[in-house]
Amino acid sequence: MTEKRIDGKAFAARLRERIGERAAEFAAKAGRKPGLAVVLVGEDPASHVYVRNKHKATVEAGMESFEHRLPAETSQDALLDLVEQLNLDDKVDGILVQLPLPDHLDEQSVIAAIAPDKDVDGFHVVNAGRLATGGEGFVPCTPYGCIMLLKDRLGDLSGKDAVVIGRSNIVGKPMAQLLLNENATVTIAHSRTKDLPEVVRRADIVVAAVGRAEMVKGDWIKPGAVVIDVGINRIERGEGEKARLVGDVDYAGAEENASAITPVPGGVGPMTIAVLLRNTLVAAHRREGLAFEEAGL
Ligand SMILES: Nc1nc(=O)c2c([nH]1)NC[C@@H]1CN(c3ccc(C(=O)N[C@@H](CCC(=O)O)C(=O)O)cc3)C=[N+]21
Repeated sequence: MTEKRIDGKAFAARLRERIGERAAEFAAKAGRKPGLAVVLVGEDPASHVYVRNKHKATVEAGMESFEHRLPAETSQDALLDLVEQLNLDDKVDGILVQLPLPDHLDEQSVIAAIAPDKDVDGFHVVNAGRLATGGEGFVPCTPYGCIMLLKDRLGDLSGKDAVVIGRSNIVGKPMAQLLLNENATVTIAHSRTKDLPEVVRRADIVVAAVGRAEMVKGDWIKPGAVVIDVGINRIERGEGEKARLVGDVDYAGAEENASAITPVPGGVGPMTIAVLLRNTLVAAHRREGLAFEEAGL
């Protein structure tokens, strides 16, 4: 029998390896490596950890990583100037501006300044619109990674009852779009949803993306459902001790009922980075006018 625990870390490692092979093929044809630029403003420790992990994964996959670390007091104009410079740089296929930005910066206008064909996060309105209307764009990394894990376990998702808890632009909404594209019957639940436990109990697929530690309880899960936990909540421990990471789902409780469930850490998080590399590879092919073979990735 397959294990209940969905090993996102191992799945992502295999995916990154295949991406690495494709990146080498790209480099042989194009005479350059795919390039990803990551912009980090300020000193948020968690953001620094993510950016370091992204850099390492990018280089390991045979891609060029351009890191731009800017001080917390960077002005809106200076950040927009950097984005424009990256838009014009032919070696840069993908641009990621790490969120959240410091309070004095306007995230929406920074995202709007990224060229849509380099927006490997899939956050630009043009890419959100393409996802909603069926065009060729970039899909946000976390939801796409969740779809890959779901299809790996369930195969065809058509006709499945899916409940997405959370309606953010970066996870909940694109997650719902992707599930709809897979012909699932999709409910988006949120803080105003009436009787959330009852709504979740109907679901064959539960995607939790609310950012509240262990909010989804084990007895909300229908027997046999597949549970995808997008939450990464830091529970601080004592002085000098590392924070503990927990998801939005009570793992121990949910595992009893679920047929499959992602852990935190080691579930969705590593998939996000692997899909970022995938999107960068796609961007590189499109920008060079080379065909990208979807099969096998
Ligand atoms: N423009 C932008 N794009 C993003 O994709 C983006 C962002 N901003 N801001 C922050 C969030 C968060 N995010 C994660 C990526 C990997 C892990 C990951 O690999 N997590 C490990 C644990 C890492 C740890 O120990 O902290 C795991 O879940 O196993 C987590 C979170 C990307 N984000």
